[in-house]
Amino acid sequence: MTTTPARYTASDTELVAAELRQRLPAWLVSRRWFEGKDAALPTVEPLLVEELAAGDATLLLAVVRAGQDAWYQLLLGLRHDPGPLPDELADGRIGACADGRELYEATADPELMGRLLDRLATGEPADAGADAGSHASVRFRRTPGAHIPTGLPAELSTAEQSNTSVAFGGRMMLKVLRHPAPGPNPELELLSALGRVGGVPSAAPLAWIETSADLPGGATTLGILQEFVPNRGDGWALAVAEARACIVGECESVAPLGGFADDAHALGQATVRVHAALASGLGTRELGPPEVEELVGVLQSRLARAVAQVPQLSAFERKLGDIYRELGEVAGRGEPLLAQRAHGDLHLGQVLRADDGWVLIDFEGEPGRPQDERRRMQPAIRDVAAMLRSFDYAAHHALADVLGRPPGEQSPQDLRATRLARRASAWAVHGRRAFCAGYADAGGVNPHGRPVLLRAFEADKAVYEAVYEAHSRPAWLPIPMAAVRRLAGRA
Ligand SMILES: Nc1ncnc2c1ncn2[C@@H]1O[C@H](COP(=O)(O)OP(=O)(O)O)[C@@H](O)[C@H]1O
Ligand SMILES: O=P(O)(O)O[C@H]1O[C@H](CO)[C@@H](O[C@H]2O[C@H](CO)[C@@H](O)[C@H](O)[C@H]2O)[C@H](O)[C@H]1O
Repeated sequence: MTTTPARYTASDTELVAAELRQRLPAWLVSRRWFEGKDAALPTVEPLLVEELAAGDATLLLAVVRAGQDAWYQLLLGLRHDPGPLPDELADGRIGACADGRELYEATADPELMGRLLDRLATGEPADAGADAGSHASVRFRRTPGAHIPTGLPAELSTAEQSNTSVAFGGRMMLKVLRHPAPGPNPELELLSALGRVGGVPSAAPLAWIETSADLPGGATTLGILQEFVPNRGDGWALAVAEARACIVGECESVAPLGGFADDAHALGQATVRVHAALASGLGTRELGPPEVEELVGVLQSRLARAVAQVPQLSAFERKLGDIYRELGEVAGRGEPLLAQRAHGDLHLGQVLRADDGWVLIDFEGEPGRPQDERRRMQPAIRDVAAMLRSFDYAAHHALADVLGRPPGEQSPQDLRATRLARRASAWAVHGRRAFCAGYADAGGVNPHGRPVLLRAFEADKAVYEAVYEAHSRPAWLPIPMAAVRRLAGRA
């Protein structure tokens, strides 16, 4: 990323920029969404600071560069009233400014989030053209025809996530993108396309925040307001509970195989509806031999990068390479290989159980990949492979919970653990089959009819997961490593 001179728009913003330079390094590293926790404290350079609303408390938006090339977005509050911050804001406190006012992260401030909602509700319709409205650096855009009620209570989400979300009265959800990247945002692109096609199990995008004035690389999406999907929980929580019941032998249906099979089938159906809508809204392309070769090259280079980060993968590098080469050999035979825009990081945590079925969320793609890579057209079976991996994850997580120890290999001497591990595997196999059956029953290509593709994309996903776990949750690393071993064994 190139360096741009910082630009601020008023005197409060200059004060805040100076405070950010000084105070943000230590504060940033304490945030869940900060990515460089292992390195030394970063230097912080504000790239954009703009006031969005003034009053007793002021709301500002900032984008800062931390270290060499990582960007982070902050919504900031500046309180004029004296005294300590209320409890709910204290966790986001950045510090007292030179003039005594308190500077803090504002996503937990219902009052300021309410004012942000007002700005979203009065944004320019997206079809009014890029230069419509004010010449401020930060622009508010609305999906044409979207109704955005205001005055709803704002509540910071406590979900484990890579961004930060604020719910408004259980009707709308604003995702504040913590790592803004220049260029079209994949989630906004895909949700908008799905909204245009209509009748798809996804949340409609209502409005968004963007900037183009100060950051290199053109328009940059900073936040997305979407419909809130009332739900009974995400697929992960439901699947793990069902897997656990089967492992301990309390399955309501045929133990140890039942539990979640109907849900998995419905999930396959919801997934193919989303794939069909993305194909009709954003097109498909047949991959010719050079593109298939390029795809194999991408898989190989991802593997090489992953091995450099997770040395345990090196023992499987040759076999995994064979799996990718096999994809190159068979991809052109028989049915053509179609590429299209897809979810990109589909897993059980990305689906919500609404009253009328599953709804897919979080279309941003894999957070660990550059944005242009996430926006590529790719075989949709990649999402299927990712979801199949998730059944394996849910089973292993539930097994570890039942055994009361972190996921890992079972000793063959431990007969109880071995028996429970078999049940966990059987549950995962059953769920995976039901998901694929649902996908095929609703008009998708039967994933089991393309085993070589499925294996290659499952292997790629397991390798990605190994890197993700090594960095984020080392105790979970055995889950993807067991999959890598199993898949390599079949090469
Ligand atoms: N449209 C929505 N309606 C209701 N809840 C949602 C919606 N979108 C996200 N959520 C909730 O917020 C959590 C985080 O959202 P997600 O899009 O996965 O964020 P991130 O990209 O930061 O990981 C989800 O796990 C889900 O519980
Ligand atoms: O949800 P995110 O977009 O932040 O995705 C990242 O984190 C996920 C974990 O929260 C990670 O998913 C992996 O763990 C899940 C269980 O926690 C499991 O259901 C998935 O199958 C597994 O890939 C995801 O890979 C990562 O990109």
